[in-house]
Amino acid sequence: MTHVTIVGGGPGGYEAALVASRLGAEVTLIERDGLGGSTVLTDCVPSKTLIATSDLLTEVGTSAELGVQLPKDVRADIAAVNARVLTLAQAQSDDIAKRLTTSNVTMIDGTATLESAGVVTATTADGEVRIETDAILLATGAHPRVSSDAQPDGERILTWEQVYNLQDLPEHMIVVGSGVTGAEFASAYNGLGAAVTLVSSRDRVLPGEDIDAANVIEAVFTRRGMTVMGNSRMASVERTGEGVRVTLTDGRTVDGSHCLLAIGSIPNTEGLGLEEVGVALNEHGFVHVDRVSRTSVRGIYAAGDVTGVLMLASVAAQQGRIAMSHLLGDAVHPLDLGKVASNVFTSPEIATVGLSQQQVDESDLQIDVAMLPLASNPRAKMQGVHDGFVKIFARRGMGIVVGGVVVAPRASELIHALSLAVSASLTVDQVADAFTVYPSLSGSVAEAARRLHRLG
Ligand SMILES: Cc1cc2nc3c(=O)[nH]c(=O)nc-3n(C[C@H](O)[C@H](O)[C@H](O)COP(=O)(O)OP(=O)(O)OC[C@H]3O[C@@H](n4cnc5c(N)ncnc54)[C@H](O)[C@@H]3O)c2cc1C
Ligand SMILES: NC(=O)c1ccc[n+]([C@@H]2O[C@H](COP(=O)([O-])OP(=O)(O)OC[C@H]3O[C@@H](n4cnc5c(N)ncnc54)[C@H](O)[C@@H]3O)[C@@H](O)[C@H]2O)c1
Repeated sequence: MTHVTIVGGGPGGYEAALVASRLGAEVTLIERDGLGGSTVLTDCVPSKTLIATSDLLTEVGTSAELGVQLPKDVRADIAAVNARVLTLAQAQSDDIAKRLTTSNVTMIDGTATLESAGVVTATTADGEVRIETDAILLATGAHPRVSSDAQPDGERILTWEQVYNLQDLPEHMIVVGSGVTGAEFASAYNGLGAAVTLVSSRDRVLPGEDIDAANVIEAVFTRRGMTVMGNSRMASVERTGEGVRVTLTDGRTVDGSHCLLAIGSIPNTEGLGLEEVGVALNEHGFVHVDRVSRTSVRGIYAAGDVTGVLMLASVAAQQGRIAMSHLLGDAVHPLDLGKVASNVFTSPEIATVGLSQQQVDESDLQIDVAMLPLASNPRAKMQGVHDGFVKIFARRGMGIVVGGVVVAPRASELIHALSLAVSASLTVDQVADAFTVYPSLSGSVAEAARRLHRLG
């Protein structure tokens, strides 16, 4: 029986453990902080739970338009919200532990180091455990990047892992970094009723996202009272008695009550023994892998954020599953990033799948694009939804759908039709021909597809 040792219990690690066990391997999983990893305990699950409350309050804010008068001081009890966030995260971690137990995975609560490609050591509360193994999967994730001039104190200068200890809503949250993490937290605290300043080093928010989508989000942020500072790079953050001061590289300062650092992630490679074993890192310090998750050392695989491939829970899980299928001789489909669906949980959300506008603009492919604002959608009007659009990219000729963007409330759900189209290489006509409910926001997905119909 093949023995595989998995380091890290996030989606990259635990999904791999479940697949490996199903394929007949003996599986040991070493995790130092808690099953579910950062995904469940500090990153994805907690932030989306916080955003659920923020979304509710944002919706309440539109009640007058729909004819409902609510008291002006409807607000969240942050201590209760954060307690709920942490309880839900722990419950999900416990569920994962149960699934792994049922699948006969041996779990070790400890910190792993590689001795060689065939030996892993786990340092636990009871001492060291030496594990001889046939293969290793590294799924150690990443941690928040901080700067020596902006040291988190867990009280007012915070990483995204620390915000759930707050007992009160920050009066004025300064979010540094306008990538997906920064934009989501800026949106969340704005929705919860805090004053928010978003410090963006680039000329626009969400530099990695569809430019039309980012423009909608920036316009909504500004309309809802957020201060968005473009071309503004944080140099330092310091405590000022009852608040914080962020100093920018051009000397300007911003004062607030709290500061959240969302300036990227660092892969968890330190102390793993990778250099000694010969596992190659890329120029950004991530573990180099191929499309079936192999590292430079035979028998050692890697999955998830530690590889820096596309830092999403879904991609981490897929890389982990692919690694185990490859190791254990099951059919392998190499990772295909061209079909990944993802979502930015701002209000409204931005969901994307397949080719992006930037890839379309830079490629030689002949692509037709249709973009339809939601404002003309009957359901959107009924629900008081004013912002958002549906965009579809299709190959000229056959009309095969190769990508799409939806900006809307719950875009994460609406994108599935386009994700299915991209995954199954459906044509715009097939998407347009499928019935949609009247009235519904998904009617705009079909209508955008219809606009790409060409006379045969
Ligand atoms: C704020 C935020 C929100 C996000 N929201 C989403 C989202 O909505 N959707 C989405 O798809 N993605 C989201 N992401 C990205 C997603 O969280 C990551 O892509 C995902 O966590 C990667 O999973 P992983 O298994 O690689 O690592 P992790 O989930 O980080 O797990 C790695 C685990 O390895 C453990 N570990 C590390 N070193 C060792 C060692 N030496 N020994 C033992 N254990 C070790 C760590 O303790 C950790 O538990 C978000 C990220 C952030 C920062
Ligand atoms: N909903 C989701 O799926 C979700 C949510 C959060 C994060 N993630 C993933 O995690 C990964 C990391 O995203 P992220 O937003 O944490 O990091 P990021 O690296 O994408 O963004 C960090 C931003 O901070 C800026 N920055 C760095 N130093 C700065 C400074 N001194 N002053 C001002 N700005 C500064 C950078 O220019 C960059 O735009 C992404 O791949 C993302 O997709 C996904």
